[in-house]
Amino acid sequence: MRDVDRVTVEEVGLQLLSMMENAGRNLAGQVLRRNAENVVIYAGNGGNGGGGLVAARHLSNRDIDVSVVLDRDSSDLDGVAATQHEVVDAMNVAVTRDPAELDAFDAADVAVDALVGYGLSGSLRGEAAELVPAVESAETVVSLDVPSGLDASTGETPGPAVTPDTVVTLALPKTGLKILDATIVLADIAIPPVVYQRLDIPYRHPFAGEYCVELRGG
Ligand SMILES: NC(=O)C1=CN([C@@H]2O[C@H](COP(=O)(O)OP(=O)(O)OC[C@H]3O[C@@H](n4cnc5c(N)ncnc54)[C@H](O)[C@@H]3O)[C@@H](O)[C@H]2O)[C@@H](O)CC1
Ligand SMILES: [K+]
Repeated sequence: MRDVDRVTVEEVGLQLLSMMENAGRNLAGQVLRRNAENVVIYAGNGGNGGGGLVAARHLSNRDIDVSVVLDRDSSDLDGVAATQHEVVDAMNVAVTRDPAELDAFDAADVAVDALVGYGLSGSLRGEAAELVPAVESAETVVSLDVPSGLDASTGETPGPAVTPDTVVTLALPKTGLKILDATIVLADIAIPPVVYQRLDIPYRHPFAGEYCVELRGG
């Protein structure tokens, strides 16, 4: 997946922010399907957190009561996560580090887990690890790409990890998801077939007339 992302950006010229927009919009679409009224997005400082923040924007645009919990101070975000945070902040979406501060916390019917994706290194640590119980306290937990704390390749959880009801995984299903009981939804982030050809990955798109397809029920 890292190679797919690299070839898409460096050789084909599709920007990371475009793929992230597709990721976050598809994620928001999956949340909207659950008729959620009150959503808390847990976001970290990488591509995964950036996708979560895009979803926060789309949900807020649809009048969903959405709040964001970050695993660090917003001034410590950088790159794409900082860019996406700037937008939701300008929209007056509530952003905090402490879920207990949120009026909406107890009422959250969906928690979106966008703390860490395939960039996990070692055991989930620090504030991201401490937020796992808060994420899991929501009625429904939707993880972006892979559950935070789970190794995307092996499925191993060397430390704390989120146990989601649904995973919205991007472009290709990650091998580590095989061990989960969760519903797995594959979302199209608009990677062109030429990328898979260049990497010798046999690929035929599975999306038919949709942008998301359920690969496996929970
Ligand atoms: N790279 C791409 O082209 C795209 C990536 N996307 C998303 O971005 C993710 C990959 O992005 P990144 O490579 O930035 O990585 P991630 O966002 O998966 O992870 C990096 C973040 O996790 C933290 N982290 C890593 N190990 C940790 C640990 N053990 N404990 C606590 N925090 C830890 C890092 O400090 C950093 O904040 C994918 O899973 C996917 O969700 C999508 O947004 C769209 C396109
Ligand atoms: K995640």
